[in-house]
This record gives sequence, structure tokens and C-alpha cells, in this order.
Amino acid sequence: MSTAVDEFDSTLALAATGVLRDFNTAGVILAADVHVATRLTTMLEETDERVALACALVARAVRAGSICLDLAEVRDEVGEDGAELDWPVLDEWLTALRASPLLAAPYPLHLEDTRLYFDRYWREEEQVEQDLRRRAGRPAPVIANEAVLQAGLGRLFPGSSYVEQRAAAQTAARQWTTVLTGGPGTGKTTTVAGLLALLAEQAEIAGDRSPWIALTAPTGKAAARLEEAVRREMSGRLSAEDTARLGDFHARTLHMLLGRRPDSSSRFRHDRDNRLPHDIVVVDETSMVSLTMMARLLEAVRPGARLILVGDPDQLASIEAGAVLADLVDGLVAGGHIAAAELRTSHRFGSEIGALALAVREDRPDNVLAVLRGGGDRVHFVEDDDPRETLRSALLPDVLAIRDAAEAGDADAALAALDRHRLLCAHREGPWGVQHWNRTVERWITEETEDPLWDTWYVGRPVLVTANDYALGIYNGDVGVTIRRPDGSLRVCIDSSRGRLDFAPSRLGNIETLHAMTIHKAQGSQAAEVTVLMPNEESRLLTRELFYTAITRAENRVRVVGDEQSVRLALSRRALRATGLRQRLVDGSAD
Ligand SMILES: Nc1ncnc2c1ncn2[C@@H]1O[C@H](COP(=O)(O)OP(=O)(O)OP(=O)(O)O)[C@@H](O)[C@H]1O
Repeated sequence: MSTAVDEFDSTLALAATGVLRDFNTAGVILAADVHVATRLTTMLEETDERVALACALVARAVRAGSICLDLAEVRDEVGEDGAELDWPVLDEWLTALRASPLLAAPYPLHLEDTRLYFDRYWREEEQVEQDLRRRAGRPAPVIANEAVLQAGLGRLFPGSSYVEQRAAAQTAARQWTTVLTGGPGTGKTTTVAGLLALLAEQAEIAGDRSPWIALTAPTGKAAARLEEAVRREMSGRLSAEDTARLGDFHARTLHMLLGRRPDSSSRFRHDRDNRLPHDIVVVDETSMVSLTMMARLLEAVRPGARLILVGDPDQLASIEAGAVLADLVDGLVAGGHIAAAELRTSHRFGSEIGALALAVREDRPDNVLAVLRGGGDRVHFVEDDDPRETLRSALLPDVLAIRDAAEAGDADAALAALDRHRLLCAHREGPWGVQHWNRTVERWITEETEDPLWDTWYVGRPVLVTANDYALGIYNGDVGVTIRRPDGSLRVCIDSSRGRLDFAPSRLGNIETLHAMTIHKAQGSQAAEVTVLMPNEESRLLTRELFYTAITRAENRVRVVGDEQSVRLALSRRALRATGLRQRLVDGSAD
């Protein structure tokens, strides 16, 4: 390669030689990937450059959220950036790997067909597969009274509008593990609440105590939404008798359910030797669960406890590596280990947001554009070259409402105003990024109120918590508002899963301004109205999953700011992650 090396480019590994250097210079692998490869090959005295390249490419794959590297696919996946590079021939590459000390004890790498893994992910994937197979292989749970189950299904899911949910609950009642999938508003929580009532009734008939139920989700926000939705179902739709059988419960994050350990960030108090005591474990927003957390959860759930994994496989996958929910749908269900419990009909949205989400899921770009341009009340497409004025008039009323309520010290009103609207960006930086739009909204506030926002902390500053703080009881994804107290001081009121908490601003460390937020961070939360800023075509993040996740954060109204090209491009790209779980579950299927 003749490309000049820029010594100030931190992605270039100046010590790299040979193939690693070529791939690094072409921008396919970063300096960090080169270092991983060099360290491993030096340690185990491997001199074959093809093995070093494979190591670097596994590191690259993991950085992008994959569990492994598929050697048969990587060249296509890298595409143009790697067109000029000297790729090893697949068969020879595999042969070199099989002969490598890196695939022998202590096994830093593992090869499964053409998939190459770092040891940690290989072990986690294998554990998840085996735990799931073991659960699926157990004799089905006993139904204490079939007639009562059928009557319960009819009572809790009456008539034709509940037909899908009735079928899903019927399926779930008969298996230890259920993957309950559906888009937004398809009635997943309703199904869960009804199913829990059915299972509690069966336990009563069998003479057992009331089942001990764990409701959990990957983030505090998602856990709080789950609890709220199940309570709403219990008070609204379930009879007093059904509600009483369920008893009281609180939803918790997965980390809290499994129990943090002060000596480890990756191990929990509950594990294979100290199982969770619950009889039923319901996990919401499973698409956000990483492979590592799924491994920790599966080892902690008792074999005789029911596990109900709820989620929308069309959403973005977890921030950390893996695509567990999609793999479970394709592997567990398609592999014949468990029966599908899928909900398809949306009950919540005015038909437009539902139709938009469906058109995205079904890959129909013309339909997506037709709904966006349909001129309805709930879906708007802002195609202006310069949308700033449109955005200013759309966003400013809520921003000022937050500020007015905060100035009056009314935390309830300020938090309610905050939940009315979310401005979502794909990126943090750049002209369509969160930081730019946070500053833009702050400038609008200054222009409107003639009150310059000199300080980081100002009245009405909405904030997003970006890391769990167990001491304070606030969690990644919690949101809050800075309000003025009668004595003039500022406090930050945070809506946490433990209820409303307030702090002096100086106590808060991992915080970002929330006039705008990234789509990735918005996973697991919703707002009445959502504005989505489409990134330009060069954005590598622009995918169907990103667009789908963004629009489905809206409860009542969604505004998409972009152009036809960016929408079409988003729909044409998939956020694919290489994993082997689906294949492992399908291979050898239900045995
Ligand atoms: N069969 C049905 N007929 C009419 N309304 C329904 C039905 N099922 C659920 N609903 C209503 O639709 C709304 C969405 O239901 P639910 O909250 O259970 O969906 P969900 O899939 O959990 O939503 P999300 O994951 O997007 O929060 C609720 O207001 C619920 O009461």
C-alpha cells in the first residue's frame, strides 16, 4: 500500500508491519485492533500473519457489537475499504487458524465452522445455548386444571380483539421459556399481566403458594415503564380476585435483580450456585439485553422457574455485544425448541404511527414515504433544506414550559413537560448530533428569554443520567430537571425507578443535557411526541433498526426531519451483528 501514514492519526498503529499495517492504513482495523493481535500472537509465538489479521478482525467485530467474526463474510462486509487489500484465501486462512497455537490451550480463540471467537464470548454463547436447551428439554410444566386454564384464557383475553394475545398466553402457559415478541403497542404487557394471572390461578388450584414473580428490564426507565403498565392492567382490566392472587411487586433492573457484587462488575450475587428464588421471571425490552447479561440471567434462573422474555426483535440490539433477542427468535423458535408467541396487531397508536412502524418492519420504502407524506395528524415529514425554524417553533413551547415549571419549583409539572417531547439524533457529534442540538436549544432559550445561560447548571436544564450510581440510587437512562427552590438554590429532581429523588447539582457526575438525546440512549423509553433528526447518508449508523427504534419511541406523534434519500438509505441497511447463537440453536435442533 502506498498511502502515506499520518503520524497524528490515533487510529494508526505505527509499529504495525506487513498485512496488519496494510489493513490498518486502509482504515479497516484500528490501532487498538492491531495491539490486540500483536499481543496475542507475540505471547503465543505465532508468526503467521494471517492469524494475526484474523485476531485483529475479531477485535474489530467485537467493537462493532458482534460476538464473533465470520471469516467467510468479512471481506464482503468490509466492502470498498478492503477492495485493494490482500485477503487470505478462506480455506488457507482456516487451515492456518486450525494449526495455530492460539486455538490450543489456553484457548484465547475458538473456531466454529467459519466463525472465530475470543474465548470469553465463545464461552458465554455456549453457556446460553446449553442453558436454553436444558430448559427446553425439560418436561412441559403441569397444568393443574385444563378447564380452568381455558376459562381463564376466555376471561382474561375475551373476544376477537384479544385473539393473538389469547394464543400467545396459551402457548406461554405450556412452556418454561417463552419469547414473546411484538412491535410497540401490540399488547405485550397486557399479555404478560393476563398470563401472570392465569399462572397464579393454576398455582392456587394446585395448592401451591402464590408464585413469586420478578419483573425486570435492562434499564431503570424500562423497568419503571413495565411496572407502571402491569399495574395499569391490574387496576383497569383484571378482576379484584385475579389482582389479589398476584400480590404486590416491584420491577427492578436486571443488575439489581441479580444483585451487584462489590468485588466484581461482571458477576452477580445470584448465579448457578445461588439461584434467584422466583417462580416466574419476566424480562421486558429483551432486545437491549447483551449476551453477557443473558448468560448471567440464565445461570441464575432456577430450572423450574418460568422465564418470559419480552421484546421487539426489530429494534436496535443491545449497546454491548450480541443480538440475543433476534437470535432467540431465529434459533429457539425456528429451531423447534419452543413455540412462538408473536403479537402483530398494534392497539395503541392512531393508525399512522402503527402503519409507519409496520411499513418499516416489512421493508416497504414506498409505503414508509407515503405514510410520512400522508398529511395525517400524528406523522410529519419535515423535508426543508433548513428545518431550524420549523424545529424551533415545534420544540420551544415544551422547552419553555419545562423552564417555567422549574422556575416555579414545580418538579411534577417540569418532569411532565419533559416527557411530552424527545428530540432524537443518531450521533452525539456533528451538525446532526446531540451536542449541536443541545447548544442550539440553549441558544433559542437565551434568545427567547433574554437570559443568557452562563452556567452549566441552569433552571430548567433537563438531564439524562448516563451511568448507574448505586450510592445515589440513580441509573443509566433516568431523566430529571433542574428546578429552583424557594430559597433560590438549584436542585435536580430525578425520576428514578426508586421514585422521585432530588440532589444538589454538584453531587451528580455522569449527567448529560437532555434537550436532545441519541436514539441508542432512547431505547427502552418513550415520549408523547418524538422528533427524529435523520443523519446524512454518510452516517454509518443509519440503518433500518435505528430508524425503527427512533419512530417507535413516540406514543402519540412523530416528526421525521430528513429527506427521501436518507429514509430510503436507512431502510436499505441492516445493523447486522455476527453471532453464532442462532446457528448453534438451530444445528441439531430440538433433541
Ligand atoms: N386486544 C386489545 N384490544 C384493545 N386494546 C388493547 C388490546 N391489547 C392491548 N390494548 C391496549 O393497547 C395499549 C398497548 O398495550 P400494551 O401496553 O400491552 O402493549 P405493549 O406491546 O406492551 O406496548 P409497548 O411495548 O409499546 O409499551 C394499552 O393501552 C392496552 O390497554
